[in-house]
Amino acid sequence: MASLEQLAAQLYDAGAVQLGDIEAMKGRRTPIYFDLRVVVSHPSIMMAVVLHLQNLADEIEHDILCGVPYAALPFTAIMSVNSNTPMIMKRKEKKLYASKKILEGIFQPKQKCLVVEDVVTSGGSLLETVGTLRDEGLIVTDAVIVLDREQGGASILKRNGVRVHSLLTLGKLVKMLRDAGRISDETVETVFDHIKVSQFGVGDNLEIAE
Ligand SMILES: O=C(O)c1cc(=O)[nH]c(=O)n1[C@@H]1O[C@H](COP(=O)(O)O)[C@@H](O)[C@H]1O
Repeated sequence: MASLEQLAAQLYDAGAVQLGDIEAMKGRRTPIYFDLRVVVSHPSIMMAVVLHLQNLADEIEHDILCGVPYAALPFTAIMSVNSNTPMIMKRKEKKLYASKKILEGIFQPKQKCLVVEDVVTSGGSLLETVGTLRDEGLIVTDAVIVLDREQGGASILKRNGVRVHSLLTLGKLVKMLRDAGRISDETVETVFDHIKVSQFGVGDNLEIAE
């Protein structure tokens, strides 16, 4: 299996790391954007990401998997098949006809559901999925993710009862890319400055209603 350092360089070479003044979700600006959607075009990188996520998942007790739509869905599907663990899928919007479901797949209340996500910035996307899963009676205490951008999302999730287990943090990723000769010291510094000044926390209203 590729080491995390090798995987970081492979992701960079596949175009998963964009540098510049980039618009992220909700109009946020960032000097670095990690786009895991490109991985569907690189099966060997896909498999490496999945094997690393699976290593994290193996340490966490769970009955069922759920990926946050859409980027995490291919990873979750492969983890499900590899580990023979059923998965469910959350729809972005509730189906308005036939079953009218928000979750696709079979599950039972009180089953332990492990959430899979690509990137956590504020934690908002992951929290939304956790809220839906809990509303449907599932128990959610942990999430495995590829990248924690270290902007406060993991603490917000912890406050909402979700432990985040990440393959990479943004700080580690940029250092690995610098050591692999992909990015400059200056870019590493810019990213660290960005992390410092772009924190989410109390006041950002990222809580699940009781
Ligand atoms: O918009 C982002 O902050 C973001 C940054 C990044 O480097 N990569 C990335 O994929 N994102 C998107 O932001 C989401 C996570 O942001 P939060 O919901 O704030 O945690 C991810 O699911 C992506 O849609």
